[in-house]
Amino acid sequence: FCGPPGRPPPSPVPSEMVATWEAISLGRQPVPEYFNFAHDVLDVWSQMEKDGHRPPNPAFWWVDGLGTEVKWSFEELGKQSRKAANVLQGVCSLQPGDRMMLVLPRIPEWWLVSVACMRTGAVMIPGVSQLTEKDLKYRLQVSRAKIIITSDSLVPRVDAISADCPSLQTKLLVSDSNRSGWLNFRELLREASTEHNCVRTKSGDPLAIYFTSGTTGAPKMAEHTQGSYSLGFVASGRRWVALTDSDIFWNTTDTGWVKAAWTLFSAWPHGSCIFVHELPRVDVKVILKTLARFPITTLCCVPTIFRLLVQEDLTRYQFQSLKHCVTGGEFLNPDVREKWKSQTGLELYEGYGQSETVVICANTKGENIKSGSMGKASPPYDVQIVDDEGNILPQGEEGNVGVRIRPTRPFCFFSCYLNNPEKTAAAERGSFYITGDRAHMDKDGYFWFMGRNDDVINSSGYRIGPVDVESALAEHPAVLESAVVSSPDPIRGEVVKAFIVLSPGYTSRDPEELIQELQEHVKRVTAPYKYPRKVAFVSELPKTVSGKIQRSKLRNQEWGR
Ligand SMILES: Nc1ncnc2c1ncn2[C@@H]1O[C@H](COP(=O)(O)OP(=O)(O)OP(=O)(O)O)[C@@H](O)[C@H]1O
Repeated sequence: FCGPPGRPPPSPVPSEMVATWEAISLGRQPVPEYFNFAHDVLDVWSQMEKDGHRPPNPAFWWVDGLGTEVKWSFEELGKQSRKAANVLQGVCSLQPGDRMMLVLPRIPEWWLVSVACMRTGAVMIPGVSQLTEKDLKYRLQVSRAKIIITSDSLVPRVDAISADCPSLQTKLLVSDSNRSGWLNFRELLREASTEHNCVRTKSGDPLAIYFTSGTTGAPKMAEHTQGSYSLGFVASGRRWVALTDSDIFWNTTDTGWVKAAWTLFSAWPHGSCIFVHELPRVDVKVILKTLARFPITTLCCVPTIFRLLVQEDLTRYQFQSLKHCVTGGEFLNPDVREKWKSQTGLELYEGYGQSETVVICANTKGENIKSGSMGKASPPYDVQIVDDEGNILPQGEEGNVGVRIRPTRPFCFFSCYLNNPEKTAAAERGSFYITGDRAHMDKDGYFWFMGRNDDVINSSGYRIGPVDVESALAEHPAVLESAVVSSPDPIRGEVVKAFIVLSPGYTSRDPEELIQELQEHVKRVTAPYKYPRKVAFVSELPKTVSGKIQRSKLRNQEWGR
C-alpha cells in the first residue's frame, strides 16, 4: 500500500496496516522510497471506511461553539482535499516543491489545505495569525513562498508587505467576501473538480517548513520530509497518545504550531477522528463545556492550559467519553498532574519534543509514570545526556539532551535549517544533535527536564533549573502560576527571582509576609539553596501564543537587555 498513485489502493485489515506503519515508525522496517500521506494513509483509510473496516465516527469534526459543525468522513476529506489540490495546481499554478505559507485560524480549511499540499507535493509553511508585518515579510522573503493563504484579519498586513516579496505570486483568501488582489479560496473550491491524481512524492522530498521562534537570533527554517512527519508519529500516536480508530482526539493547539501537524500525523494513521474547536482565544470554561458536551476520548493541551483547568471545580463537569490526556511543549509541574488526576481520575501523560524532531521522550500508556519526569526515550530515537562535545555523561549527571544522529540520522528528524549550514552544524556535537535543553537521566532511563540552556540559573556556583523552583512554588495554594529566572546580584552574580501570579483569595495578603512564607515553603519542599531570593507579584506572565511561558522576556527585563 505504498504504491504509486493511480492504482486503486488495496484494502488491508486496519490492524495489519497500522502495524506496518508502526514498524517503520519504530525504525524496524525501512522507510519506503516513495510515500505520500494523502495517498498512502488517508486514501487507504477512505477505502477501509467504504469496506466497513472502520467505526462510523468522522475523520474530522469541527465546531465553532455557536452551533455550526463540520463533519467529514475520510471519503469526504479525500474529496474536499482533491478539490483543494486542483485549486492549488490549477488557478494558482503550484508545482511540486513550491512553498506555500498557511496562516489560518482553527478553521476546517487549514486541514484541507494541509492535505492538498501533500496531494500536490507543495511544501507547507504554517504560521500563527499573530504574525506582524515584519514577521510576515521576513518569512515570505527567506522562504521564497509562492503562495500565501490566510483569512480576513491578516489581509492588511500581507498587503502592506507583499510588494517587497518578489516570489509571492498568489494571495488566497479564506473568506465569505472578496478583496482586491486576492483569490477567493472558498469560491474556487466550490467550482473545483473532485478528480485529482496525487503527486508521487519520495519519502525524502520536503513536506513542511517550520520557523523556529527565534529566541537566539533570527527564526530558522526547520525542514521536514514527507517520510519524517508522515511516518514519524505513528508509534507515539499509539504508545503516547493511545489512539485507535474509534478515538476522537482534541488538541487545543494553534494551527501555526508544530503540535497541529503532530496531531494530524498522530491521529490519521490510526484512523482516529481529529476534533477541533475554533476557540478564538483560550477560555477554560469553553474547554470544559466542550469536553462535557462532545464524545472526545483524548485530549492534548499545553501545561499552561492544564494549570488553568485545575483551578476550576472539575467535579461540576462530567466528561462523557474522555479517557486519555496528554501534554507537552513545556514542563508539567507535578502538582498540576496530581490535581488533574485527583479531580478527573485521569492520568496526564507528558511528552517532549521540538519543531526539529518528532516525540523525543514520553510517558507512554501502561508504563509507570515518575511524577516530574518527561518519560523515557521514544524509539527510534537514541536519547542521551551529553556534554558540550557530545560525550555521553554518566547516569544522573546534568547535561545537554542529545539525540543520536550518527552513524545513522533518524528518518523522523528535520533535514536541516534551510540556507543555514552553520546553524545546522552548530546544533551537532560528535554523534549527537543538541536540543538546547538541559536534563538528567536516571538509572531507569527516565529523563528529568531542568530547563532550556539559557534558562538555567547559576547562583554562587549552584546550577538551578527554573522548573524545580516553579514546581515547588506550585505546591503552595497562593501560587496560580510562576516563572523563575536569574536576576543580577552584586555578591552572588545572579540569584533566583520568581514572578508569581497569585491565586484568587491571596491578592489581599500582606506582600512581605507572603513572600517570606513562600520562601520558607520552597526551602522546605526543595533544596534550600534554590529558594527565590527575589519575588515579584504580577497579574500575568508573558507567554507565546501557544501558551508557553517566555522566561527570556523576564530575564532580559531583569538584566536590562
Ligand atoms: N515536556 C516538556 N517539558 C519541558 N520542556 C518542553 C517539553 N516539551 C517541549 N519543551 C520545550 O519546548 C521546546 C521545543 O518547542 P518548539 O520546537 O515549539 O520551539 P519553541 O518553543 O518555539 O522554542 P525555540 O525558542 O527553541 O524556537 C523544547 O526544546 C523544550 O525546551
